[in-house]
Amino acid sequence: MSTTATWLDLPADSPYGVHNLPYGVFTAADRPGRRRIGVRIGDLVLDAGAAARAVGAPSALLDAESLNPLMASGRSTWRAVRAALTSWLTDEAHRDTVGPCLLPLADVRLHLPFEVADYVDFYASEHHATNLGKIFRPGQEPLTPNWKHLPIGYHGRAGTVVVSGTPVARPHGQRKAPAEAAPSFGPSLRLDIEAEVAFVVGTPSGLGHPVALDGFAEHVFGVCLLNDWSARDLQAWEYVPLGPFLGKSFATSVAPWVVPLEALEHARVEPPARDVEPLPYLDDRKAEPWGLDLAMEVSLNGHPVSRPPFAGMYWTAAQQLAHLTVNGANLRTGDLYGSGTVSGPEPKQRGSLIELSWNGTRPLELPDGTSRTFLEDGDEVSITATAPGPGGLRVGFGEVTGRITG
Ligand SMILES: O=C(O)/C=C/C(=O)CC(=O)CC(=O)O
Ligand SMILES: [Ca+2]
Ligand SMILES: [Mg+2]
Repeated sequence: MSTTATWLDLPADSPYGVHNLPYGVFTAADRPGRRRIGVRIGDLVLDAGAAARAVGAPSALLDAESLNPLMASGRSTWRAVRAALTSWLTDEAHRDTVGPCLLPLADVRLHLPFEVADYVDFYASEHHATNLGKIFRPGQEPLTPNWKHLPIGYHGRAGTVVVSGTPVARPHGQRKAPAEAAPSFGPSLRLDIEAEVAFVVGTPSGLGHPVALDGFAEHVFGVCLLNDWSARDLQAWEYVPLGPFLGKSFATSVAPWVVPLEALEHARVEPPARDVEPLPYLDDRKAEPWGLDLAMEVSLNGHPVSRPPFAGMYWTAAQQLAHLTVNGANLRTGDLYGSGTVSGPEPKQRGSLIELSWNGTRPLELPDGTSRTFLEDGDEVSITATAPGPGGLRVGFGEVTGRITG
């Protein structure tokens, strides 16, 4: 089967062709109270449950109000459902039955596509970790001694994960600059972003049963973009010794589209060379490579400010999952884990404003004549990405946006 042939009138180079088929959840005016599973194709959304019923296929997993039942169904079902969707959108015989199940993307409202179980955030870019080490811990070795031995992470707040487009209220909290005698309370004055890629767990695992490196594709359903909003002034005062807490837990935004892992076969690359030999449970030198070549772009008020390259991340998502479960912690459907801020080696590849403005000392000049160190009320941040697909096509990830309200 050709990877591009569809009876739909799509641009040949669409990043949302049948090679992608990301999943989301939407409502539309005809049934505003009913959330439905949607599959993006070009600038249309396929009402997947309606399409299944129209062709007489089993529809229970696609008729749900979130992706969780489909995500829980396991890899062989994910493959079968994806194959069915592909045939509905490519086989001319389905045009008349499936065609009426397509809605313009502009006419639907997109929602958080799955119920988030646990949320974990890692710290896997060596460039980001080195930059933050220099900024937060001047005079010390930027990378902590454990950094190249284990993927560092922290447990975040699942209940404040919101879908793209949700306004982000500036958090209030305690902050104390080193030169100040006592903490003060008020709105964060150093509100920041973190451009990340996130992994969505489908298949659960049992308590006491670690998931090895080669279990990654059995358990991870798909990938979405994530912005880990961060209040740097709250964070700097609170984080010793237990790590990020209120400085990051007020909101984490995710894109409305979950790209199936199966759509990313052409994006897989060898991870960068590691200079420290990992312990066996993290040693992926003989395993299937799970580096992913996503090209990300961060825009502030419509102006591109950074292009972080995901392929250079030191720790892969497979290593992160192995580490997350090596102590026997089980996985639940809907577990979400962020890669950590994606920063490349070049200044214009940094995934946070604290790096781009070097802790506020070098303001970014925007083409609209304004400049920024950290976010101002009314600012809108958007993160997009594409990855290599089959036949020179790109796989699109949609976007994760958010506007700061005071
Ligand atoms: O180095 C620190 O103390 C803090 C680092 C971060 O804030 C980054 C974080 O949340 C993990 C990441 O996104 O890479
Ligand atoms: Ca983060
Ligand atoms: Mg966050």
